[in-house]
Amino acid sequence: EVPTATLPGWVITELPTAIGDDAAAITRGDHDASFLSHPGNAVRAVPDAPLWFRLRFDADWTSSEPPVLVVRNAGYGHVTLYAPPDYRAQSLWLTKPDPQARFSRHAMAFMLPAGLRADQSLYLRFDRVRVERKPVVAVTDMASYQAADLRHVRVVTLFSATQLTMVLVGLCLWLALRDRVYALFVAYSGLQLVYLLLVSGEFYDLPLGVLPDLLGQRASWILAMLSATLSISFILEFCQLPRETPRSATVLGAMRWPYMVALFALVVPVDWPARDIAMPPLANLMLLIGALIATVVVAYAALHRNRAAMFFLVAWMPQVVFTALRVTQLILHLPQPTWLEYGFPFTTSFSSVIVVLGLADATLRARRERDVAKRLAEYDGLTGVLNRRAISRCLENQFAEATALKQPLALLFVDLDHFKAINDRHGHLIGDHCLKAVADTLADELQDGEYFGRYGGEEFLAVLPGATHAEAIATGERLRKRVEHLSIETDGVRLHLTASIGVAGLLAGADSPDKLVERADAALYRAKAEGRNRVCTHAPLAATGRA
Ligand SMILES: Nc1nc2c(ncn2[C@@H]2O[C@H](COP(=O)(O)OP(=O)(O)OP(=O)(O)O)[C@@H](O)[C@H]2O)c(=O)[nH]1
Repeated sequence: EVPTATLPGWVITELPTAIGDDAAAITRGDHDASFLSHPGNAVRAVPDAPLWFRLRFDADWTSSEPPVLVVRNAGYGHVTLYAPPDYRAQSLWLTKPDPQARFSRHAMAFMLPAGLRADQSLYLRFDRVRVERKPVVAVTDMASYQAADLRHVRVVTLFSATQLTMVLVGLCLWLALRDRVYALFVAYSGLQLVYLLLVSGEFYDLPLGVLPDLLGQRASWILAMLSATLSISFILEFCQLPRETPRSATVLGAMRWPYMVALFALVVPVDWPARDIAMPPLANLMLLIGALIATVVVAYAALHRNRAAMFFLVAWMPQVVFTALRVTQLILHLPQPTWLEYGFPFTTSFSSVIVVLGLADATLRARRERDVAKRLAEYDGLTGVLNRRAISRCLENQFAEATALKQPLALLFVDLDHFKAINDRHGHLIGDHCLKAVADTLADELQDGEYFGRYGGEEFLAVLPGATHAEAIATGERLRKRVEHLSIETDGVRLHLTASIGVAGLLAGADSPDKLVERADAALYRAKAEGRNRVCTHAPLAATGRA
């Protein structure tokens, strides 16, 4: 707030509109007698009718700091000051680019001459000042004004920078992940940022500052409607409402229509004075209703354990509360306290931070689900070793590499002996336990770079890249012995198993992974036929000694 406490008193008087608008005559003092006393320092404003005020101090200005005349809440109004000694017109707009700006856009501030005397008048002409805004005129000294202005700039910078950071984070996530939900976040939060800068006035001094000026006061309403429409699309997508709570999603989705109708009414290039008067309260009311519906819908989804909805609720609640307070203040034409003024940028940037956290949380969950799905797709649910598809793919890859590099490759086909008897005697659960124990043991016995998987039932494959015939047989023997010496204790029963193993290696000429499996299977058949609990190689291979 602009400090006024230590200043001399001053009197503001208003010129009846009937006197006219002749600036030269008024500032010469011709109509000084017609100025009527004015209660308080709030300016009565009528759209499109210029109003004249006269200001006088009740004592000379003695401070070495020059006085500053501050006009706040003039919105899109245009204020012109005529001050001594020359009564030259000095105009200020908050909502137009100002290349000579000396202060922030927090208020219109005019520097007055340092030695202003009590008998000198100041004249102020207000143009297009909106009634419900209640512009406030104050006088302060330069040092106090600059200190207050700097505080304001710090606050606006902090909130805008936070919002900008969140928009950039969203943009990076969108570029990396290409998910529509990030694009919607960037769109609505980016528009909120522009809106923040527009209502604080700072946007007008940015490179594109002339653009909103072309649309006048409609610019901020267009932004608000567009951002509200996109934020509903974002909520629907982020909380996955159409899937989780379809009926309330339809209700919330329908709220976008009135916003779009309002948007259309705002952008049609027709001069329609009623629109400028009707739009602020109407748009405020629509935004409030939309915010309340969104809150109810998201709260309902959160009650149904929708995690994204919980995040959004936390992000959204402070903003809804402040929007409600701000709209109430505007509708009741109350003055705006400082905490309410900064409540909007604070809750907006707070909301963006929480939503970005929610987006990160959703990304993390999606990654975990993908990892679980990948595990389920590649690993056998019972034994935890590679499943048939994964070990077959692994064999294909190793086969292609070995063929290309002309290196050996061996395959072991492992099958437990008389496993049916274990199941029949001890039951399927104990059978399962045995399968897991054997798979753990064999996978543990193999070395890095060797692959082990369950081919089906009680059959396993081991892929041994680079293994020669002798090495493959030695590995097969090791595996066979590990199974033979394995003592599985379950439910008080101690079980011993054996395994038969078939060994096959690459053959020169036309070969394939399937043929390799076939040969390993044939070798396994031999091992079974020759009495089980043994390692056999495929016949031609045994003869040539290759693997
Ligand atoms: N517990 C359990 N048993 C399984 C599973 N998959 C296959 N089996 C059983 O494994 C047994 C395989 O039996 P067979 O193919 O007749 O062979 P075997 O009894 O091991 O005899 P040989 O292989 O000739 O030594 C069947 O009883 C299947 O029900 C499984 O996931 N869990």
